[in-house]
Amino acid sequence: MLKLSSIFLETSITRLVIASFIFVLLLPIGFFVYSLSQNSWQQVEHSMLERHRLISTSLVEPFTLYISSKQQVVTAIANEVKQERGEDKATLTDEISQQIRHLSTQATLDKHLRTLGNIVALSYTSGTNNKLKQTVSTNKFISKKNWDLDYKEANFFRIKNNGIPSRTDSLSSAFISTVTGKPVVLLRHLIFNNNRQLEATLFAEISLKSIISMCSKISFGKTGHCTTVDHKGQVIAHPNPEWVQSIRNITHLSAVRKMLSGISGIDEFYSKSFDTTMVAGYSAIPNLGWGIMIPQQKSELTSIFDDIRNNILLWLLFGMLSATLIAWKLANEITQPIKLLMHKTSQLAKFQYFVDPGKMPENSPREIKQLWQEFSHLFTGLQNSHNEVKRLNTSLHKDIENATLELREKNKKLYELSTLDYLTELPNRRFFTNYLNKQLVDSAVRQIGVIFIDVDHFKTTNDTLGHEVGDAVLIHLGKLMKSSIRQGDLAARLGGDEFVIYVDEADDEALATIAEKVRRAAQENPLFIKSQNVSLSLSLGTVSHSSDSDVSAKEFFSLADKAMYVSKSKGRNAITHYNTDCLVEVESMAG
Ligand SMILES: Nc1nc2c(ncn2[C@@H]2O[C@H](COP(=O)(O)OP(=O)(O)OP(=O)(O)O)[C@@H](O)[C@H]2O)c(=O)[nH]1
Repeated sequence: MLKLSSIFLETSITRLVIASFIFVLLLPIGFFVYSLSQNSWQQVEHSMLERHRLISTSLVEPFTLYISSKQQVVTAIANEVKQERGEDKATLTDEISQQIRHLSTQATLDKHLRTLGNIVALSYTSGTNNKLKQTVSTNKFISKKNWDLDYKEANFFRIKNNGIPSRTDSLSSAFISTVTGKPVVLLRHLIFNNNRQLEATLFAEISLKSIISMCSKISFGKTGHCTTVDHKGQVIAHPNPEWVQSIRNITHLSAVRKMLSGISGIDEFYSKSFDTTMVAGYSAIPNLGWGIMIPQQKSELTSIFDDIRNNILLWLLFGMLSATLIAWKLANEITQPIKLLMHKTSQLAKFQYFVDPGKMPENSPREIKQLWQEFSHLFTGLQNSHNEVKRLNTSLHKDIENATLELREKNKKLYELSTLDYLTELPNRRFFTNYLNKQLVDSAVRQIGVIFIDVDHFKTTNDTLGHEVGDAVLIHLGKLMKSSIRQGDLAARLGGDEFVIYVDEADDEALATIAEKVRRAAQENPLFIKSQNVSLSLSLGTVSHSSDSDVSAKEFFSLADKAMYVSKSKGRNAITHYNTDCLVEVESMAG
């Protein structure tokens, strides 16, 4: 049970709904079919047989009436004959009068016979069976043998009226009439004299044609029919004319025996003639000793039940198919929007925020509509959040970009501040030292040089013209230096009034030329400031360096510095070259 429920729960909603539908449908129908198979067959069979019995019962009265009407007729004829003959008073010795009586009786009987359709012969006999006096009959074919067998010896049944046996009337078993050659029963009416002694008997051969006709009207299904038997269990009415004609005795059937005992009911028996089991409803006609049976082949009833059962199974199948179809449709109504939501959710999971939940599916269950609504809100919320995040991201990106730019600018500024001289905007000492060190390493196959420059008597300029003019002089000098050097060379301010120039790819001659160019530029370009010319004079020291000597920037500097001091000591406005080959060789270019 647990396993079953887990299978149900793990399966899809569609299967679950279909299974529920079939389960709900099958349970009551299963019960219905089960109880039908258990009880209904007996009930159906019983009610059907009850119907058979009722049909047989409905024939009891007409049959009884038929015979009682004949009784009345025969009684009336008997009374008429009795009156005509007046035998109480007459003497039988008078032959002529006997002859007259005979003729008169014959005429009366003939007269009545002509008017009575269902009485085929009338016979009158005076005296008792043991002591017959005179016999008159309309039956011209009757022989002594027939008379003895059918009239005298016949097995008579005393007709009853409300259960009380009649004193006068009896009914014989069926036999073949010599008049019609058809089955008849004999109604025997005893005629008593005033002393209540049997005086004569009136016999009437009653045709069974009407009984057969009434019985033949009962026909239903394929095998349902009516059978009527006399008090000896002989067939007097049956759909098979042979049975009637041969007056077949069927007392071997239990139902017939029960009827002859005055019992009515329903029964089942095996019929040799049909070679099948028959079921029958039967009714006794106690007043006549007869029985009416309505039999039918059991297989026919069973087939009715089988038809009902097949119909039920067919409807069950149809119901199951319909239920499956309806359940499938219903399940789709439920699952379709869920599947759609799942699809959209998976799109969301893949960060496809542009997904639109779309229009709510119509005819969906209320809960699904609510779910859809909540999902729509969720979608909208997520989309808004996503848009907000996107907007924030963009603005953050811009902020970061701006901050980075600002930082870069500041870094550049810082770098410049750390590497440039604030006044002349020439590279400062630190930058120049690093640069020179780098060039010294890279100059393995080149000759490079440095020019050390110091302004002459700058203190005096400061002191006499002011610090501001001194600054302007320094700026002016920086510009002159920049314009004097070649591309690839680098001028820098070391601090105070000291400057330096790195000369790339320089032999001693080129170095001297550049140094001279700078010295001359300063000399020939005084600074005009505050309505006066401020003349400039420089002391320079140069040094060159070839690849074979290993020297640091600091040492290289100090050599140029030394050369510059030589220029100072020589009276300033001069250039001194420090030659490594001949240690110190001072040379003044100034004239
Ligand atoms: N205006 C100005 N003066 C500075 C600056 N830095 C240093 N000085 C001054 O520059 C002067 C340098 O003088 P010195 O080089 O020692 O002497 P000098 O007068 O040039 O004499 P000699 O070099 O021997 O020719 C000092 O008086 C410093 O105060 C600066 O940035 N601006």
